[in-house]
Amino acid sequence: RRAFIEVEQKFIFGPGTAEKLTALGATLQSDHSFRDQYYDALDLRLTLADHWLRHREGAGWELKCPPKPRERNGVPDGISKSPGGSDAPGDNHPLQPLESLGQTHGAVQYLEVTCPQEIVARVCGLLGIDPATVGHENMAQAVEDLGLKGFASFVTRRCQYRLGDLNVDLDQADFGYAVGEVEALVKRQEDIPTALESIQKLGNQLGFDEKTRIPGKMSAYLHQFRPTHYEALTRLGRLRKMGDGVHGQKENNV
Ligand SMILES: Cc1ncc(C[n+]2csc(CCOP(=O)(O)OP(=O)(O)OP(=O)(O)O)c2C)c(N)n1
Ligand SMILES: [Mg+2]
Repeated sequence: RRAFIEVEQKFIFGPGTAEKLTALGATLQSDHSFRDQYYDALDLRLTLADHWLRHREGAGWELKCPPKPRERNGVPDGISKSPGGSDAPGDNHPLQPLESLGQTHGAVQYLEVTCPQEIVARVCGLLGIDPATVGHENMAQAVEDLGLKGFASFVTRRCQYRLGDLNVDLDQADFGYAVGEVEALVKRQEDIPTALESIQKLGNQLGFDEKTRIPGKMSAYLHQFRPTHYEALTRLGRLRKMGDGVHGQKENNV
């Protein structure tokens, strides 16, 4: 299937969230648990480039990529430096880097790629490897051939609700972190503003505002089990920091 753009906003949920959702007309789609395993090179090249390669029990392989080119040594891609090293005003084509969207919204966007050939091609691009030299029929084999190692593995119990075009996931991770997310999957960039609007509207109805910036499970997991990896990613802004004024909640009844 073609890559989707996932637009999502995370939030803290509590005992009343499920009732609020049902009262708004949301329907419970599923209540099940699954294990996610995430992979990276030993030098963390994928996650440092904000690319997240995952195998999900019951769903298979997926690569989450930033939909816009990321900055390279502090200069957003597409902005060429004049020979003098300073940016000549004429050749600036300012891109809308993802982060500036993050300033007005707590929502983030990622490209979700599930086609094995495209996953291998993108990962090889980051590793400087010719994709033609790597098979993609068997992703587990390709991951091994590329020298990628698992760096995170955890089980999520997810209650998934559907409300119009939005999914609402209420997640409880097996390492004691709970986080909700309102998510829209869109095919085209031009559908993003509408998705953001409906996420913001539902957020207000659920009692959080669009500037809410809650860390995801991965932030909590790495903070707890992989502090060096966590430090490297938060320093680059690839992951939200734990503990800057957010909850340290332990359990949530959904
Ligand atoms: C708010 C925020 N979240 C994640 C990241 C980095 N990141 C991007 S993808 C990614 C991998 C995990 O994505 P996430 O949506 O947190 O997990 P999950 O909800 O289980 O996946 P889903 O079921 O939605 O497919 C990360 C850490 C970030 N920079 N900012
Ligand atoms: Mg998510």
